[in-house]
Amino acid sequence: MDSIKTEDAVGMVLGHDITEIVPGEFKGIAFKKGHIIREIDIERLLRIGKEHVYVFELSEGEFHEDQAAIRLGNLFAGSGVCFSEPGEGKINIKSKCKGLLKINRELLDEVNDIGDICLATIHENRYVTEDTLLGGCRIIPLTIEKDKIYAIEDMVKDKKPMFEIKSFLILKVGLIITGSEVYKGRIEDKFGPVIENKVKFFGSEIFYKEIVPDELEIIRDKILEAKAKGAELIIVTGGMSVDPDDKTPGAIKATGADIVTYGTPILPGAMLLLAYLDGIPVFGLPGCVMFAHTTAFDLLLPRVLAGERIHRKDISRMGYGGQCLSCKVCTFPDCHFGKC
Ligand SMILES: Nc1nc2c(c(=O)[nH]1)N[C@H]1C(S)=C(S)[C@@H](COP(=O)(O)OP(=O)(O)OC[C@H]3O[C@@H](n4cnc5c(N)ncnc54)[C@H](O)[C@@H]3O)O[C@H]1N2
Ligand code: MOO
Repeated sequence: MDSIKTEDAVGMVLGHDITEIVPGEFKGIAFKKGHIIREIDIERLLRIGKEHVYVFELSEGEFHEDQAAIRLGNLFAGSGVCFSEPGEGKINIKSKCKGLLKINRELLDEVNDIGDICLATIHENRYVTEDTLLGGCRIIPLTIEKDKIYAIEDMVKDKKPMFEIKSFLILKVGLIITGSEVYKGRIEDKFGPVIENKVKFFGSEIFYKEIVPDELEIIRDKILEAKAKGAELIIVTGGMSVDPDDKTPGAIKATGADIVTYGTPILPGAMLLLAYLDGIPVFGLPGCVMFAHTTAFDLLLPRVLAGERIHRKDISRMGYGGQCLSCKVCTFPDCHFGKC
Protein backbone atom coordinates (compact mmCIF):
# COMPACT_ATOMS: atom_id res chain seq x y z
CA MET A 1 0.00 0.00 0.00
CA ASP A 2 1.22 3.49 -0.83
CA SER A 3 0.43 6.82 0.77
CA ILE A 4 -0.59 9.26 -1.90
CA LYS A 5 -1.87 12.83 -2.15
CA THR A 6 -5.64 12.70 -2.17
CA GLU A 7 -5.92 14.80 -5.33
CA ASP A 8 -3.80 12.21 -7.15
CA ALA A 9 -5.84 9.23 -5.97
CA VAL A 10 -8.67 9.24 -8.53
CA GLY A 11 -9.17 5.73 -9.95
CA MET A 12 -7.20 4.12 -7.16
CA VAL A 13 -8.46 1.67 -4.58
CA LEU A 14 -8.77 2.88 -1.00
CA GLY A 15 -6.76 0.69 1.35
CA HIS A 16 -8.66 1.44 4.59
CA ASP A 17 -12.01 2.65 5.91
CA ILE A 18 -12.35 6.43 6.38
CA THR A 19 -14.54 7.69 9.20
CA GLU A 20 -16.32 11.03 9.06
CA ILE A 21 -17.73 12.85 12.06
CA VAL A 22 -20.03 15.83 11.66
CA PRO A 23 -20.98 16.79 15.25
CA GLY A 24 -24.68 16.29 15.94
CA GLU A 25 -25.25 14.89 12.46
CA PHE A 26 -23.18 11.94 11.44
CA LYS A 27 -20.51 9.56 12.62
CA GLY A 28 -19.70 6.62 10.47
CA ILE A 29 -17.77 5.23 7.56
CA ALA A 30 -17.72 7.73 4.71
CA PHE A 31 -15.61 5.54 2.44
CA LYS A 32 -15.04 1.83 2.75
CA LYS A 33 -11.82 -0.03 2.21
CA GLY A 34 -11.85 -1.17 -1.41
CA HIS A 35 -13.75 1.88 -2.69
CA ILE A 36 -12.50 3.14 -6.03
CA ILE A 37 -11.86 6.85 -5.51
CA ARG A 38 -13.83 9.09 -7.89
CA GLU A 39 -13.33 12.73 -8.84
CA ILE A 40 -16.40 13.70 -6.77
CA ASP A 41 -14.94 12.04 -3.65
CA ILE A 42 -11.89 14.31 -3.48
CA GLU A 43 -13.64 17.33 -1.97
CA ARG A 44 -15.27 15.22 0.74
CA LEU A 45 -12.02 13.46 1.57
CA LEU A 46 -10.31 16.83 1.97
CA ARG A 47 -13.17 18.06 4.18
CA ILE A 48 -12.66 15.01 6.39
CA GLY A 49 -9.07 16.11 6.65
CA LYS A 50 -7.49 13.47 4.47
CA GLU A 51 -4.74 15.21 2.54
CA HIS A 52 -3.23 11.78 1.91
CA VAL A 53 -4.75 8.31 1.67
CA TYR A 54 -3.41 4.79 1.48
CA VAL A 55 -4.25 3.22 -1.85
CA PHE A 56 -3.74 0.10 -3.85
CA GLU A 57 -2.92 0.77 -7.43
CA LEU A 58 -4.61 -1.76 -9.66
CA SER A 59 -1.93 -3.35 -11.77
CA GLU A 60 -2.61 -4.07 -15.44
CA GLY A 61 -3.27 -7.71 -14.62
CA GLU A 62 -5.86 -7.20 -11.89
CA PHE A 63 -9.53 -6.40 -11.46
CA HIS A 64 -10.92 -4.64 -8.43
CA GLU A 65 -13.25 -6.98 -6.49
CA ASP A 66 -16.35 -5.03 -7.55
CA GLN A 67 -15.35 -4.99 -11.21
CA ALA A 68 -14.77 -8.75 -11.06
CA ALA A 69 -18.11 -9.33 -9.30
CA ILE A 70 -19.97 -7.43 -12.06
CA ARG A 71 -18.23 -9.46 -14.76
CA LEU A 72 -19.21 -12.69 -13.00
CA GLY A 73 -22.78 -11.48 -12.51
CA ASN A 74 -23.09 -10.88 -16.25
CA LEU A 75 -21.60 -14.28 -16.89
CA PHE A 76 -23.79 -16.24 -14.48
CA ALA A 77 -27.19 -14.58 -14.97
CA GLY A 78 -29.15 -16.53 -17.57
CA SER A 79 -32.67 -15.71 -18.68
CA GLY A 80 -34.98 -14.41 -15.95
CA VAL A 81 -32.04 -13.65 -13.63
CA CYS A 82 -30.47 -10.36 -12.52
CA PHE A 83 -27.96 -9.22 -9.91
CA SER A 84 -27.46 -6.35 -7.51
CA GLU A 85 -24.86 -3.59 -7.49
CA PRO A 86 -21.67 -4.95 -5.96
CA GLY A 87 -20.71 -4.04 -2.41
CA GLU A 88 -17.38 -5.10 -0.95
CA GLY A 89 -16.89 -7.50 -3.82
CA LYS A 90 -20.26 -9.22 -3.44
CA ILE A 91 -23.34 -9.37 -5.64
CA ASN A 92 -26.76 -10.85 -4.84
CA ILE A 93 -28.27 -12.90 -7.65
CA LYS A 94 -32.06 -12.68 -7.93
CA SER A 95 -34.98 -13.85 -10.05
CA LYS A 96 -36.73 -11.35 -12.30
CA CYS A 97 -39.92 -13.42 -12.62
CA LYS A 98 -41.82 -16.45 -11.44
CA GLY A 99 -40.59 -19.76 -12.83
CA LEU A 100 -38.59 -22.93 -12.30
CA LEU A 101 -35.03 -22.35 -11.12
CA LYS A 102 -32.27 -24.24 -12.91
CA ILE A 103 -28.67 -24.16 -11.74
CA ASN A 104 -25.69 -25.61 -13.59
CA ARG A 105 -24.35 -27.60 -10.68
CA GLU A 106 -21.30 -28.98 -12.48
CA LEU A 107 -20.23 -25.50 -13.47
CA LEU A 108 -20.88 -24.26 -9.93
CA ASP A 109 -18.44 -26.83 -8.54
CA GLU A 110 -15.85 -25.94 -11.16
CA VAL A 111 -16.06 -22.24 -10.34
CA ASN A 112 -15.80 -22.83 -6.61
CA ASP A 113 -12.77 -25.04 -7.19
CA ILE A 114 -10.75 -22.16 -8.67
CA GLY A 115 -10.25 -20.28 -5.42
CA ASP A 116 -10.66 -16.56 -4.58
CA ILE A 117 -14.25 -16.66 -5.86
CA CYS A 118 -17.16 -18.04 -3.93
CA LEU A 119 -20.56 -18.67 -5.39
CA ALA A 120 -23.32 -19.88 -3.06
CA THR A 121 -26.79 -20.82 -4.29
CA ILE A 122 -30.14 -22.13 -3.14
CA HIS A 123 -31.35 -25.46 -4.59
CA GLU A 124 -32.56 -25.82 -8.16
CA ASN A 125 -35.69 -27.49 -9.54
CA ARG A 126 -37.99 -25.43 -7.33
CA TYR A 127 -40.30 -22.63 -8.26
CA VAL A 128 -39.27 -19.10 -7.43
CA THR A 129 -41.22 -15.88 -7.55
CA GLU A 130 -39.99 -12.44 -8.65
CA ASP A 131 -37.10 -11.13 -6.55
CA THR A 132 -36.21 -14.43 -4.87
CA LEU A 133 -32.59 -14.53 -3.71
CA LEU A 134 -30.98 -17.29 -5.77
CA GLY A 135 -27.42 -16.93 -4.55
CA GLY A 136 -24.49 -14.66 -3.86
CA CYS A 137 -21.09 -14.33 -5.45
CA ARG A 138 -18.16 -12.84 -3.59
CA ILE A 139 -14.61 -12.14 -4.63
CA ILE A 140 -12.42 -12.96 -1.63
CA PRO A 141 -9.38 -10.67 -2.10
CA LEU A 142 -9.62 -6.93 -2.72
CA THR A 143 -8.17 -7.39 -6.17
CA ILE A 144 -8.09 -10.48 -8.32
CA GLU A 145 -5.95 -11.52 -11.29
CA LYS A 146 -7.74 -10.87 -14.54
CA ASP A 147 -6.62 -14.28 -15.77
CA LYS A 148 -8.79 -15.99 -13.16
CA ILE A 149 -11.85 -14.14 -14.41
CA TYR A 150 -10.93 -14.80 -18.04
CA ALA A 151 -10.55 -18.51 -17.20
CA ILE A 152 -14.11 -18.54 -15.89
CA GLU A 153 -15.35 -16.66 -18.94
CA ASP A 154 -13.77 -19.42 -21.01
CA MET A 155 -15.17 -22.15 -18.80
CA VAL A 156 -18.72 -20.83 -19.07
CA LYS A 157 -18.70 -20.50 -22.86
CA ASP A 158 -20.96 -23.02 -24.63
CA LYS A 159 -22.38 -24.31 -21.34
CA LYS A 160 -25.83 -24.07 -19.82
CA PRO A 161 -26.17 -20.82 -17.84
CA MET A 162 -25.22 -20.92 -14.17
CA PHE A 163 -28.67 -19.58 -13.20
CA GLU A 164 -31.77 -19.67 -15.35
CA ILE A 165 -35.50 -19.27 -14.74
CA LYS A 166 -37.73 -21.35 -16.98
CA SER A 167 -41.19 -19.84 -17.37
CA PHE A 168 -44.22 -21.98 -16.68
CA LEU A 169 -46.22 -23.06 -19.71
CA ILE A 170 -49.95 -22.45 -19.72
CA LEU A 171 -51.27 -25.95 -20.29
CA LYS A 172 -54.78 -27.29 -20.81
CA VAL A 173 -55.17 -29.69 -17.92
CA GLY A 174 -57.58 -32.65 -17.87
CA LEU A 175 -58.62 -33.82 -14.38
CA ILE A 176 -60.21 -37.20 -13.74
CA ILE A 177 -61.40 -37.88 -10.20
CA THR A 178 -61.81 -41.59 -9.47
CA GLY A 179 -63.68 -43.20 -6.60
CA SER A 180 -67.09 -44.88 -6.62
CA GLU A 181 -67.84 -43.26 -3.23
CA VAL A 182 -67.40 -39.81 -4.84
CA TYR A 183 -69.10 -40.78 -8.13
CA LYS A 184 -72.15 -42.08 -6.29
CA GLY A 185 -72.34 -38.97 -4.15
CA ARG A 186 -71.63 -40.75 -0.85
CA ILE A 187 -68.93 -38.19 -0.18
CA GLU A 188 -68.14 -34.81 -1.63
CA ASP A 189 -65.11 -34.47 -3.94
CA LYS A 190 -62.30 -32.92 -1.92
CA PHE A 191 -59.50 -33.82 -4.34
CA GLY A 192 -60.59 -31.64 -7.27
CA PRO A 193 -60.25 -28.27 -5.48
CA VAL A 194 -56.79 -29.18 -4.16
CA ILE A 195 -55.54 -29.95 -7.67
CA GLU A 196 -57.27 -26.93 -9.18
CA ASN A 197 -55.48 -24.64 -6.72
CA LYS A 198 -52.09 -26.21 -7.30
CA VAL A 199 -52.44 -26.00 -11.08
CA LYS A 200 -53.77 -22.43 -10.96
CA PHE A 201 -50.82 -21.30 -8.86
CA PHE A 202 -48.56 -21.96 -11.86
CA GLY A 203 -50.91 -20.29 -14.33
CA SER A 204 -52.57 -23.33 -15.96
CA GLU A 205 -56.29 -24.13 -15.94
CA ILE A 206 -58.39 -27.29 -15.62
CA PHE A 207 -60.40 -27.34 -18.87
CA TYR A 208 -61.81 -30.85 -18.52
CA LYS A 209 -63.05 -32.49 -15.33
CA GLU A 210 -64.86 -35.80 -14.85
CA ILE A 211 -65.76 -37.83 -11.78
CA VAL A 212 -65.74 -41.56 -12.50
CA PRO A 213 -66.30 -44.83 -10.57
CA ASP A 214 -63.49 -47.31 -9.83
CA GLU A 215 -63.75 -49.06 -13.19
CA LEU A 216 -60.66 -49.54 -15.28
CA GLU A 217 -62.26 -49.17 -18.71
CA ILE A 218 -64.15 -46.03 -17.74
CA ILE A 219 -61.03 -44.40 -16.28
CA ARG A 220 -59.02 -45.40 -19.36
CA ASP A 221 -61.65 -44.02 -21.74
CA LYS A 222 -61.85 -40.71 -19.87
CA ILE A 223 -58.08 -40.30 -20.09
CA LEU A 224 -58.27 -40.90 -23.84
CA GLU A 225 -61.21 -38.52 -24.13
CA ALA A 226 -59.33 -35.78 -22.26
CA LYS A 227 -56.44 -36.26 -24.66
CA ALA A 228 -58.73 -36.21 -27.70
CA LYS A 229 -60.19 -32.93 -26.45
CA GLY A 230 -56.73 -31.39 -26.38
CA ALA A 231 -55.40 -32.00 -22.86
CA GLU A 232 -51.70 -31.16 -22.56
CA LEU A 233 -51.45 -32.57 -19.04
CA ILE A 234 -53.72 -35.22 -17.52
CA ILE A 235 -54.16 -35.79 -13.80
CA VAL A 236 -56.02 -38.80 -12.40
CA THR A 237 -56.72 -38.88 -8.66
CA GLY A 238 -57.31 -41.73 -6.23
CA GLY A 239 -57.33 -45.49 -6.59
CA MET A 240 -53.53 -45.67 -6.56
CA SER A 241 -52.81 -48.28 -3.90
CA VAL A 242 -53.32 -52.01 -3.72
CA ASP A 243 -56.98 -52.50 -2.77
CA PRO A 244 -59.24 -54.42 -5.17
CA ASP A 245 -60.94 -51.13 -6.10
CA ASP A 246 -57.67 -49.33 -6.96
CA LYS A 247 -57.83 -49.28 -10.75
CA THR A 248 -55.99 -46.09 -11.69
CA PRO A 249 -52.48 -47.49 -12.43
CA GLY A 250 -54.00 -50.24 -14.63
CA ALA A 251 -56.21 -47.73 -16.42
CA ILE A 252 -53.29 -45.40 -17.19
CA LYS A 253 -51.29 -48.37 -18.46
CA ALA A 254 -54.25 -49.52 -20.59
CA THR A 255 -54.19 -46.21 -22.51
CA GLY A 256 -50.83 -47.31 -23.91
CA ALA A 257 -48.94 -44.63 -21.97
CA ASP A 258 -45.24 -45.19 -21.18
CA ILE A 259 -44.92 -45.49 -17.43
CA VAL A 260 -41.90 -43.55 -16.11
CA THR A 261 -42.56 -44.62 -12.56
CA TYR A 262 -45.23 -46.11 -10.36
CA GLY A 263 -43.77 -45.43 -6.94
CA THR A 264 -41.45 -42.60 -5.92
CA PRO A 265 -38.85 -42.49 -3.10
CA ILE A 266 -40.71 -39.47 -1.74
CA LEU A 267 -42.89 -39.38 1.37
CA PRO A 268 -45.67 -38.43 1.26
CA GLY A 269 -46.41 -39.38 -2.30
CA ALA A 270 -44.78 -42.79 -2.54
CA MET A 271 -47.62 -44.16 -4.65
CA LEU A 272 -47.51 -41.46 -7.32
CA LEU A 273 -47.41 -42.57 -10.93
CA LEU A 274 -45.99 -40.56 -13.83
CA ALA A 275 -46.43 -41.63 -17.43
CA TYR A 276 -46.32 -40.10 -20.91
CA LEU A 277 -49.12 -40.71 -23.38
CA ASP A 278 -47.84 -39.66 -26.82
CA GLY A 279 -45.66 -37.12 -25.04
CA ILE A 280 -48.44 -35.81 -22.77
CA PRO A 281 -47.61 -36.16 -19.08
CA VAL A 282 -50.11 -38.20 -17.08
CA PHE A 283 -50.08 -38.20 -13.28
CA GLY A 284 -51.76 -40.81 -11.10
CA LEU A 285 -52.12 -39.18 -7.69
CA PRO A 286 -52.53 -41.11 -4.45
CA GLY A 287 -54.91 -40.01 -1.72
CA CYS A 288 -52.15 -38.32 0.30
CA VAL A 289 -51.93 -35.51 -2.28
CA MET A 290 -55.45 -34.47 -1.24
CA PHE A 291 -54.63 -34.75 2.45
CA ALA A 292 -51.00 -33.67 2.96
CA HIS A 293 -49.85 -30.08 2.40
CA THR A 294 -46.77 -31.01 0.38
CA THR A 295 -46.04 -34.26 -1.47
CA ALA A 296 -44.19 -35.77 -4.43
CA PHE A 297 -46.70 -33.99 -6.67
CA ASP A 298 -45.46 -30.57 -5.50
CA LEU A 299 -41.91 -31.55 -6.43
CA LEU A 300 -42.79 -32.79 -9.91
CA LEU A 301 -45.61 -30.48 -11.02
CA PRO A 302 -43.46 -27.33 -11.41
CA ARG A 303 -40.94 -29.24 -13.50
CA VAL A 304 -43.62 -30.70 -15.74
CA LEU A 305 -45.25 -27.27 -16.11
CA ALA A 306 -41.89 -25.78 -17.05
CA GLY A 307 -41.85 -28.24 -19.95
CA GLU A 308 -39.27 -30.64 -18.53
CA ARG A 309 -39.43 -34.28 -19.53
CA ILE A 310 -39.02 -36.35 -16.35
CA HIS A 311 -37.05 -39.57 -16.58
CA ARG A 312 -36.86 -42.55 -14.26
CA LYS A 313 -33.41 -41.41 -13.04
CA ASP A 314 -34.75 -37.97 -12.07
CA ILE A 315 -37.23 -39.73 -9.81
CA SER A 316 -34.92 -42.35 -8.33
CA ARG A 317 -32.39 -39.74 -7.17
CA MET A 318 -35.11 -37.90 -5.25
CA GLY A 319 -34.92 -40.26 -2.29
CA TYR A 320 -32.19 -38.06 -0.84
CA GLY A 321 -34.19 -35.23 0.74
CA GLY A 322 -37.41 -37.01 -0.15
CA GLN A 323 -38.80 -37.27 3.37
CA CYS A 324 -41.10 -34.37 4.29
CA LEU A 325 -41.06 -33.52 7.99
CA SER A 326 -44.68 -32.27 7.93
CA CYS A 327 -43.70 -29.17 9.92
CA LYS A 328 -46.49 -27.38 11.79
CA VAL A 329 -45.82 -24.31 9.65
CA CYS A 330 -44.86 -25.43 6.15
CA THR A 331 -42.04 -23.39 4.60
CA PHE A 332 -41.81 -25.41 1.38
CA PRO A 333 -40.05 -24.82 -1.01
CA ASP A 334 -37.64 -23.10 1.41
CA CYS A 335 -36.80 -26.38 3.15
CA HIS A 336 -34.87 -29.58 2.50
CA PHE A 337 -37.85 -31.44 0.98
CA GLY A 338 -37.11 -32.44 -2.58
CA LYS A 339 -33.61 -30.95 -2.62
CA CYS A 340 -31.49 -33.77 -3.97
N1 LIG B 1 -51.47 -52.25 1.50
C1 LIG B 1 -51.17 -51.00 1.22
N2 LIG B 1 -52.06 -50.05 1.44
C2 LIG B 1 -51.76 -48.76 1.18
C3 LIG B 1 -50.50 -48.43 0.69
C4 LIG B 1 -49.59 -49.48 0.42
O1 LIG B 1 -48.47 -49.25 -0.06
N3 LIG B 1 -49.96 -50.73 0.69
N4 LIG B 1 -50.21 -47.14 0.47
C5 LIG B 1 -50.92 -46.15 1.23
C6 LIG B 1 -50.62 -44.84 0.70
S1 LIG B 1 -49.02 -44.30 0.87
C7 LIG B 1 -51.59 -44.05 0.16
S2 LIG B 1 -51.22 -42.41 -0.26
C8 LIG B 1 -52.92 -44.53 -0.08
C9 LIG B 1 -53.26 -44.30 -1.54
O2 LIG B 1 -54.55 -44.23 -1.60
P1 LIG B 1 -55.37 -44.24 -2.94
O3 LIG B 1 -54.77 -43.33 -3.93
O4 LIG B 1 -55.57 -45.65 -3.37
O5 LIG B 1 -56.66 -43.57 -2.44
P2 LIG B 1 -58.10 -44.19 -2.31
O6 LIG B 1 -58.03 -45.55 -1.74
O7 LIG B 1 -58.76 -44.01 -3.60
O8 LIG B 1 -58.70 -43.22 -1.23
C10 LIG B 1 -58.15 -43.07 0.02
C11 LIG B 1 -59.10 -42.24 0.89
O9 LIG B 1 -59.32 -40.97 0.30
C12 LIG B 1 -60.69 -40.76 0.01
N5 LIG B 1 -60.78 -40.07 -1.29
C13 LIG B 1 -60.25 -40.46 -2.44
N6 LIG B 1 -60.58 -39.61 -3.43
C14 LIG B 1 -61.35 -38.67 -2.87
C15 LIG B 1 -61.99 -37.50 -3.36
N7 LIG B 1 -61.94 -37.15 -4.65
N8 LIG B 1 -62.70 -36.73 -2.50
C16 LIG B 1 -62.79 -37.08 -1.19
N9 LIG B 1 -62.20 -38.17 -0.67
C17 LIG B 1 -61.51 -38.96 -1.49
C18 LIG B 1 -61.28 -42.13 -0.07
O10 LIG B 1 -62.67 -42.10 0.16
C19 LIG B 1 -60.48 -42.85 1.01
O11 LIG B 1 -61.01 -42.56 2.27
O12 LIG B 1 -53.01 -45.91 0.10
C20 LIG B 1 -52.42 -46.39 1.30
N10 LIG B 1 -52.67 -47.78 1.43
O1 MOO C 1 -47.01 -42.55 -0.02
MO1 MOO C 1 -48.70 -42.18 0.07
O2 MOO C 1 -48.62 -42.03 -1.64
O3 MOO C 1 -47.54 -41.25 0.87
O4 MOO C 1 -49.20 -41.16 1.29
